[in-house]
Amino acid sequence: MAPKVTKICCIGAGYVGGPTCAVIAVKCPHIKVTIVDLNADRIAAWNSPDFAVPIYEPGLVDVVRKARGRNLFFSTDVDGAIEEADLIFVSVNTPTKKSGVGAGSAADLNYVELATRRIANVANSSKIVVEKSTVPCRTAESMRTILEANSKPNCRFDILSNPEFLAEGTAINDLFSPDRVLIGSLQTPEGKAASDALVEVYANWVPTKQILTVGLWSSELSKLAANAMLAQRISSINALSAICEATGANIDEVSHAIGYDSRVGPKFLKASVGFGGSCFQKDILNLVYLSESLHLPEVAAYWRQVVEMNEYQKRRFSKRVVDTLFNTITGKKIAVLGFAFKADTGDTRESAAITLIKDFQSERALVNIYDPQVAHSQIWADLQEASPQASLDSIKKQVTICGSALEACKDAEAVVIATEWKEFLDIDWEEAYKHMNKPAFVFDGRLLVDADKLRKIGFKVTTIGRA
Ligand SMILES: NC(=O)c1ccc[n+]([C@@H]2O[C@H](COP(=O)([O-])OP(=O)(O)OC[C@H]3O[C@@H](n4cnc5c(N)ncnc54)[C@H](O)[C@@H]3O)[C@@H](O)[C@H]2O)c1
Ligand SMILES: O=c1ccn([C@@H]2O[C@H](COP(=O)(O)OP(=O)(O)O[C@H]3O[C@H](CO)[C@@H](O)[C@H](O)[C@H]3O)[C@@H](O)[C@H]2O)c(=O)[nH]1
Repeated sequence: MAPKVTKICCIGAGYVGGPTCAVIAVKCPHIKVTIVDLNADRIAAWNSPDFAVPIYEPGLVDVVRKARGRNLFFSTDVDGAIEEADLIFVSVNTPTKKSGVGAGSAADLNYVELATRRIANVANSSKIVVEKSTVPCRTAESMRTILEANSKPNCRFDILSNPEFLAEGTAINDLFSPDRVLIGSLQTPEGKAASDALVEVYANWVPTKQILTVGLWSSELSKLAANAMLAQRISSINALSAICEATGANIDEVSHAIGYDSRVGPKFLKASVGFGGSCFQKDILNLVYLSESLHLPEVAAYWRQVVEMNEYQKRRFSKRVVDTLFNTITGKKIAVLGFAFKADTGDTRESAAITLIKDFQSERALVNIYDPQVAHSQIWADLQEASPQASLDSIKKQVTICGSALEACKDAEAVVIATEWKEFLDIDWEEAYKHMNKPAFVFDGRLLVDADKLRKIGFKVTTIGRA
């Protein structure tokens, strides 16, 4: 029989742990959910009296408001929450390794291992441990070995894989109405009983036909594969955008025509300045590393090309800006609109804007940045990380963060749209044009603005995927 889940602990109060477990708390008022993190500032923000939660995500505050203090708690008491829980989500970060074996492609599993060891050391009763983080195939086996080697007598641990598919910016809707929930378990009676217990939690709001139960390794691999295939679509359409620019075909028309085939479908075919975010590149590189470790070099090369095409797309875009501005942007002011990796998030991890700005800096341009959500401190931290050899003072001589799009455009030679924020559609472009140096250029990296309308004002407009 499936054990009954009454208390959940989530280790990691980040972009995934926070929203995912807040939604579980709202949908399962009979379950006590405690989200813990070692980062005291993050927990303080989740607990702030005015609901100034640490991540920007539409609809998230309403969810937290409904359940916080009722059956949803945020705490730094990791041990206490582990001890009382019957099910524990491990939702910690799994970034790409920066040094050592597999540097640059393998996942850094240090945080997962530390969380697993903590569970083993603290637990005095049996637990279901759920991998929520995105991990390489067969990580559950390492977790089981660690747990079993360190557990107290009479404690058994069942490990499940339950990868998360939410996308930032639409996380709450994705969690309320997921396309599917994936649960992987060992195909033993105990493994299946643990899986049933988690199915019962999700069944409080997700139709059971959308809850897929599979083997552990399939579940772990499906998460990497899903991201790789989504990113592959973007790299494919971006590769085609280069052909469009050289031939006079229009990438929007091409995507529309391709996506009309029901076998292909219309989503994720929007050409852009390149995909960003904390997941796509990391998870594909993880798949590349896995393929190499399995002595499958052709498979590894196939997936690596998706990331290489993305790098090419970003480089190509920066070069087009320089080429169009008469082969030099030295001393010229460029307004970069958008710094987040996509609209409706304040997350900047792997944002294409960072690469573009670094390229503009190395051409000795002056850069004005405006983003409606990203904290200024985050922008400075990202630019500093992108150019570790430069001091923050020297970066600040070249870069200014502005309070509005119009302010960023003032005295600029060119506007670069790096993120598809809706508010950029409502910019008073006549006003922007008035205060820019002439000729005034717009580079639309997101196929966002009406190029013809801007041309009528006087702008010279360059759009991804158009000649
Ligand atoms: N961001 C997304 O949209 C998304 C979507 C699906 C899956 N994922 C995956 O989910 C995982 C988490 O991603 P994220 O974006 O939420 O990361 P994040 O960096 O926002 O959050 C992770 C949190 O875990 C905390 N942490 C690390 N080790 C800990 C420990 N031992 N004890 C307690 N807390 C600890 C960190 O302090 C941090 O706050 C990653 O594996 C990621 O690939 C992310
Ligand atoms: O047609 C498209 C769609 C997206 N993008 C870009 O691709 C990146 C990623 O976008 P998106 O997938 O919407 O956001 P993420 O939050 O990174 O979500 C992805 O990564 C998550 C973490 O693993 C998964 O859970 C999600 O299912 C998966 O969509 C962003 O830079 C987008 O601007 C495009 O350029 N063109």
